Amino acid sequence: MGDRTPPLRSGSSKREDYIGWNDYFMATAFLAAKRSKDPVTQVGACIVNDDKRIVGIGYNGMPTGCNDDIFPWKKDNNNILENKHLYVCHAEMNAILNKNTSDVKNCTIYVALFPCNECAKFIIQSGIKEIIYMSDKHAHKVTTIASKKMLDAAGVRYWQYIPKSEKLVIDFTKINWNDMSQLPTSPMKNLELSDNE
Ligand SMILES: O=c1[nH]c(=O)n([C@H]2C[C@H](O)[C@@H](COP(=O)(O)O)O2)cc1CO
Ligand SMILES: [Zn+2]
Repeated sequence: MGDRTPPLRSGSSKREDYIGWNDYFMATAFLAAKRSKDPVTQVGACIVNDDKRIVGIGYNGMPTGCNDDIFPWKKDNNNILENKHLYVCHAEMNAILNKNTSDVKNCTIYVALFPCNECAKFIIQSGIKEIIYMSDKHAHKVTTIASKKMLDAAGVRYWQYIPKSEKLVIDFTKINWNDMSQLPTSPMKNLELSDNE
């Protein structure tokens, strides 16, 4: 019986170019990356639970209390102690530690870059079950190879995300446009009419 019931049709015409969930969460990770002070590589991560709720966001940065105007951002300094890699907290680690739920078990993490071996350990230990990443540009590095070795052993799924379009633009001024109200079929126009009736 249920199979023959025609799909419900609403009178409104829904906007069709809204972004999908994967674009939304990956874009959130990329937006977080914009907070990073790293002059070379900005990474963001966004953790999402089964209900499609964001439960953690992070980006790469110096640990709390370690002044990012004083700690080094260079990576080729002869003085080993003056290189950022010794200090920077990675985006994935920060996203996990920033969680706003008791745990992130069975969650999915959206990341700009494939997680390194240290982040893979955090991901595995926190119970995250899926990684959706944008770039695997360090695939040849031992840190990535070791990462995949651990993720495979632990049964954490990972796959590369191909976004629908290369760019997603946020225009803060758009909210002030009133094009919609000028369209004869726009919901705002309809609202005005029905208010007048
Ligand atoms: O998964 C990651 N997450 C993450 O936050 N990072 C950060 C650490 C550094 O601040 C920066 C990498 O620096 P660089 O590309 O200059 O080596 O990205 C790097 C990776 C990949 O190694
Ligand atoms: Zn890492």
